[in-house]
Amino acid sequence: MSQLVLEARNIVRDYHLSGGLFNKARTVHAVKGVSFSVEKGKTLAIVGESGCGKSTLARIITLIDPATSGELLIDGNKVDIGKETLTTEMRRKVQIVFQNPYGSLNPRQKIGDVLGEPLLINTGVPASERRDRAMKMLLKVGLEEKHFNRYPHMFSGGQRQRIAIARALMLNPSLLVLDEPVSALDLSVQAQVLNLLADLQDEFQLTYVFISHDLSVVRYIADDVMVMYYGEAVEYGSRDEVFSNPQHSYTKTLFAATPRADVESIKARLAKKKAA
Ligand SMILES: Nc1ncnc2c1ncn2[C@@H]1O[C@H](COP(=O)(O)OP(=O)(O)OP(=O)(O)O)[C@@H](O)[C@H]1O
Repeated sequence: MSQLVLEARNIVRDYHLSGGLFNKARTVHAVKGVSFSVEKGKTLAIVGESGCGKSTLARIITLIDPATSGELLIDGNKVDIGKETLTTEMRRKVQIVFQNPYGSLNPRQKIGDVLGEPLLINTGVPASERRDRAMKMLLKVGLEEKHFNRYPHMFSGGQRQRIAIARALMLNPSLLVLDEPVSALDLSVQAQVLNLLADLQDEFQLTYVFISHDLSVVRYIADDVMVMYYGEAVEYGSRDEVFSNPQHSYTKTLFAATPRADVESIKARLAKKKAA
C-alpha cells in the first residue's frame, strides 16, 4: 500500500512588509492556499518562474519558515507549522539541498567532518561510528576515500553538490527537498547529479520534493508535477498528464517557451539511463 510521506493542505504564506518613508505598508501573498502530497519513494516537482512562491514553499516544508495557515503532515504526523520552534526529531525528518552548496559548507571544515557533523549534533553516535558512516556515505555519492580529508574549495561544483546530498542523507530523513539542485551546474554534470539522485532514490526509497524552473530537468526526474503561478498551484498531476495535456494557459506558455534542445537532451539522458 502506498504511504504518504508528505501531505500539505491549503498552505498559505503572507509576508507583511512595513512601509517606509515613500511607500505604504503592504502584504505579499507568496503562497495562496496550496495542497499536495508525495508518496514514499516518489518525486514531486514544483515548477514555476521566479517569484511564484516555490522557495517559500520549500522553506515551509523544510520547517525553516512558518506558514501563515494550513496543515502539514510528515509521515502522517501533524506539524505545528505556525511555530518557529519544532522538535529536533521533526527537523531531522526533512532535509534540504540548495542550489549553491558552497554557501552552506564551512570552508575550514574537512569533508569527513562536514558529513559527521549532523550525527555529532543530533545523535549520541561515538566518533568511530560517525567516521565509518561518513565514509560510507561519501562513497555512496560517488566520491572517494581520499576526499575525506579535503576542504570544500578543493572540489568542483558537481562534487560539492554530491557532498551536500551526502550531508542531507546522514540522518536518514523521510523527505529530501531539493531546491534547484542542478541549476548552477553544466549540462553534463547536471545529468550525473540527476542520475545519482535517481539511484539513491531507488536504493533507499527516498522521497523528493524537487523545486525547479527547468522543465527538461523536471521531465526527467518527476513522478508528479505541480506548476505554480503567482502563489497558486495552477496545475497538479502526474508528469505524463501535465506534460502531454497542460490545462492552464500559463503552463502552455511555459512549455512552449522550453527550448527544443533541452527536450532533446533530456530524451537522450533518459534513453542512456534505460540502456544502462
Ligand atoms: N522574506 C520575505 N519577505 C517579503 N517577501 C518575500 C520574502 N520571501 C519571499 N517574498 C516574496 O514572496 C514571493 C514569492 O517568493 P519566492 O522566493 O518563494 O519565489 P520563487 O518562485 O522561489 O522565486 P525564486 O526562484 O526567484 O527564488 C515573491 O513576491 C517574493 O518577493
